[in-house]
Amino acid sequence: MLVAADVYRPAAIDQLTILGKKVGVPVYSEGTEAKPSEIAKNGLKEAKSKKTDVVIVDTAGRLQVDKAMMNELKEVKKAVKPTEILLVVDAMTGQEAAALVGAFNVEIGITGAILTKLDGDSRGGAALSIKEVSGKPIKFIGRGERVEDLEPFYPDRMAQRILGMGDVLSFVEQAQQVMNQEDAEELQKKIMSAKFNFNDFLKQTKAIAQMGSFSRIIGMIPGMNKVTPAQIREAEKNVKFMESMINVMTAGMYNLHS
Ligand SMILES: Nc1nc2c(ncn2[C@@H]2O[C@H](COP(=O)(O)OP(=O)(O)OP(=O)(O)O)[C@@H](O)[C@H]2O)c(=O)[nH]1
Repeated sequence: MLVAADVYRPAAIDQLTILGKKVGVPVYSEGTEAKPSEIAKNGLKEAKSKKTDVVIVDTAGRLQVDKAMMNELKEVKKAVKPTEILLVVDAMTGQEAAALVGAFNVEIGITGAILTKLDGDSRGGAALSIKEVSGKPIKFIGRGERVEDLEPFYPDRMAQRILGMGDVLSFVEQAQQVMNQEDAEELQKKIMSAKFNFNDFLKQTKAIAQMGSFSRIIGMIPGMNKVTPAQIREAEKNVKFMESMINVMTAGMYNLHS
């Protein structure tokens, strides 16, 4: 169950409700008038009555650390006694992220961090500092806006990324998820015998799109970290254009070569 305890950002509750619907998880909310610690406590009670295993309480985020927020978080912690307290930090803020994790760890006592926006320009050097500053592990990383883009954190893969060596293991794993071995062999045969048509091309681009955003895929390929975000955006636009062109063709047109 998800519990909406961010009462400050007006859209936060709606955002969580939409997310809950999308992933098929109930969302507990009490609007914006109640106290976050009360909402968290009532949410937990509701979850227990429904025999729910996992409860995630979404609390408010701020760019700056302030005393009132820390006190509020302490109250939430006291009210629900969570097994995990995870701080979400944006990798784009660089070393700021590490300082934030340090401050939260001293004040609240977190159990780990979630490092998001690793699909952006940052290589993720903050990952090193987070562990150094707080001694707390990174448990998940975010590589895009979709639910599937939130992944468990693997230190060795992150080290390769920081060194600019890509992340071939994640790349292979994700490619396997969107395409099975038989399809891949079939495709290889078609390419070898020059029978690869627009239909196959479309299938390929759709499979790649399922692996995540272009920037995320490119970031995993060794040596590709020099491609700029502008170049990626341009490539994405071109692929969409090609897809539309193929979609308006008739079957006879794209089968000309097969
Ligand atoms: N590209 C990218 N966008 C992300 C990632 N994680 C979150 N976002 C986007 O960043 C925006 C803010 O994310 P939220 O989940 O609303 O952030 P939040 O931490 O709940 O915000 P507060 O709690 O109000 O601080 C949304 O548009 C997300 O889709 C990520 O890993 N990569």
